[in-house]
Amino acid sequence: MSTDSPLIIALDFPSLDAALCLADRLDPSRCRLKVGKELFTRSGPDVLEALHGRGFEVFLDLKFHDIPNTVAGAVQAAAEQGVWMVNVHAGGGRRMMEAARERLERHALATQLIAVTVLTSMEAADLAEVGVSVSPAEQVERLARLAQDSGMHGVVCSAQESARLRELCGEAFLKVTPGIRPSFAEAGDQRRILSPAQAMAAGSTHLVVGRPVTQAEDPMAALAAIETELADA
Ligand SMILES: O=c1ccn([C@@H]2O[C@H](COP(=O)(O)O)[C@@H](O)[C@H]2O)c(=O)[nH]1
Repeated sequence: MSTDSPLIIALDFPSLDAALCLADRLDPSRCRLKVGKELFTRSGPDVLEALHGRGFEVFLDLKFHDIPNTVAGAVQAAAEQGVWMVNVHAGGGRRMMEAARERLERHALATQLIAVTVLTSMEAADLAEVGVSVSPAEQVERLARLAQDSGMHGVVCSAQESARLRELCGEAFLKVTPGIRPSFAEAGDQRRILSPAQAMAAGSTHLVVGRPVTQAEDPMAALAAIETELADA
């Protein structure tokens, strides 16, 4: 089932059972689901089959980063399992991203392919330690331009950068933004955060929300509160 909702709920759980327990309380007309490294490493492709069987569109967030041939093969494998979206690290460079996009096109696979710019858990000091001396915003711009030139459908960035990327890359270029924190949630390890309403106003096309929903005492009430915030904005 396809949905108009911008919400993507991150199923960061240590077992397939725990992930499906939450998925069974969610409605595929109200959100998409994200499967990341922890859950996929535990459950493998079974989780994709289970979520697709329940009618959800799935973002497989494995952030591939390797030589072009390896990443192209991994992206093809993900797309052939029917995922709605998959991602690579923009830091893997132009040839890697182009190889991934070309592989999807060669096999007529319609999966959305996006590139991670700068992780939302990183701030300027973290970038400096890995040898990047510009601000997160500048590095995101650089990588988003490269990702667009390399044929990506969009990027993962923080919502703090969405407005600038809307100007730079256009409305249609996807801005998938984790680091979403409603007023009732803690930042945790995230650094570049915005609320759901602020993120949409800034031009995010999709909002990735994990712990504020999955770790809430009442996950359904937390999701409903986010939907109300978006509807009222
Ligand atoms: O830059 C990035 C890229 C990916 N993520 C992922 O999004 C969710 C966010 O979860 P929260 O619990 O809402 O913080 C998580 O799966 C990350 O792996 C990200 O946060 N930042």
